[in-house]
Amino acid sequence: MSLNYAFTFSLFLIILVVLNLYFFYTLNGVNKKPTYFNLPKLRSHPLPDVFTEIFEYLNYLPSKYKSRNNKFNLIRSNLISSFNSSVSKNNVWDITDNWINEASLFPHKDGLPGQIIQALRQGEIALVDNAPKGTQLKLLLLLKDKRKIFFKPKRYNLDDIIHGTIYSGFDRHNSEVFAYYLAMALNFTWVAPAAIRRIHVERDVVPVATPGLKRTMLRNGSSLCIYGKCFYCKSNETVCPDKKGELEGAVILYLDKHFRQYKYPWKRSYNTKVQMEWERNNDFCKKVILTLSTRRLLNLIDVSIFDFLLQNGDRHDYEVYRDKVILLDNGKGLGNPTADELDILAPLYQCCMLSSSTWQYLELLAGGSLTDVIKIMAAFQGETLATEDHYRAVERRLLKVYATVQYCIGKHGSAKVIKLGF
Ligand SMILES: Nc1ncnc2c1ncn2[C@@H]1O[C@H](COP(=O)(O)OP(=O)(O)OP(=O)(O)O)[C@@H](O)[C@H]1O
Ligand SMILES: [Mn+2]
Repeated sequence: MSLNYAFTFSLFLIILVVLNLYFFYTLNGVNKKPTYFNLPKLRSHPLPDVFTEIFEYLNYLPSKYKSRNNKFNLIRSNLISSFNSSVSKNNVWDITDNWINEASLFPHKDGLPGQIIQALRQGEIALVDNAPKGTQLKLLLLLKDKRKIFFKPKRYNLDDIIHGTIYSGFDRHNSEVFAYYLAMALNFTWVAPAAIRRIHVERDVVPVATPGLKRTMLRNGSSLCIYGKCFYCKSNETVCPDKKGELEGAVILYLDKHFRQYKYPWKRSYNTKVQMEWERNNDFCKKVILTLSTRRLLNLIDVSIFDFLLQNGDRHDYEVYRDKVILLDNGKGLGNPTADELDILAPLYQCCMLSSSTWQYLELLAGGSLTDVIKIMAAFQGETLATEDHYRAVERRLLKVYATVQYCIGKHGSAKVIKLGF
């Protein structure tokens, strides 16, 4: 009996050892995963259910959102004629200065946008200084006619892809300019005109540079480079002129008016380990609604659509002038044409409301009309603002905006989602 017991016990021990060995073997195997076993990189947070639902709507999107709408033709020709002006009238800045209009922050019709762009690109520079506002390197140009302009220098080529978080990298100068045209095409007229401009460092900058700017310039071989003055400015992160001695950048009309700044409720934490409340709580909008007027909230939802199309995930503060949000600081868009970070649309899918005028307008832009008109408007300046991949990405994202609105309508009904009178 005791022999039998000893035998059973040793068998049990052997099985235990074998099991242990097997366990450790499989544990090791996890680390020795063969390289061909290529799992997609996991997101730091699981995909929210709302994304899955929106993708369902995307799969069954009505065909009208994939074809052009003839009603857009008139808007299209008005936009084209607004930008098709090769001459700049002398008084364009007078008109701009005295512009008081409920429909737009700056003149946006009758060829005036084209003339403003010409004046931004060609106006003679009287003074160049650092613009220490904000975290990114930018210059302040003062034109001979006293016009103030922000200059955000080119840091990347159009086909460079920014990896990392949605807010990674330097500002993209082309994103600022693309954003202006995108806003015009969307009829979001509370935006500052922006254009591509090349300035010759030795000829246009040095003779009129302030002493402060000169102190933030470094000679690198035969080039005179600038590192500027800003929160993130470092002397080893200069911008240098190209072979022609020119610096390319975005020139953005400076709004020399008093405006108020607010925190964007859906701002990010800028720390991948810290989640903001809006990222955890899909009912976040119920809280926001208590603090903002419907008009302001609808305005911010428009901004989120604009940001999503551009993939600007860096909206942290927003400026308000005459009670409307100004689309300023759009340089963090167009970083990666394969990315569609849907959470930029959180204001839309968490609040599930949209102004009826925005919705009507968005529906007109379907089927390629949006990027088609942006390309035409930009072509008047002979500038390419983005690669074809980026243009295609904007169209793909527009379908996702339609799907998100359909998701909201499916959940709450059109009457609750589409806000009439706004
Ligand atoms: N066109 C403009 N006219 C007047 N003020 C402007 C204009 N553009 C930006 N500003 C002001 O300057 C501030 C800094 O500009 P901007 O946000 O573009 O720079 P940034 O370096 O990207 O800053 P941040 O890192 O904070 O985003 C803005 O918050 C705004 O108050
Ligand atoms: Mn910024």
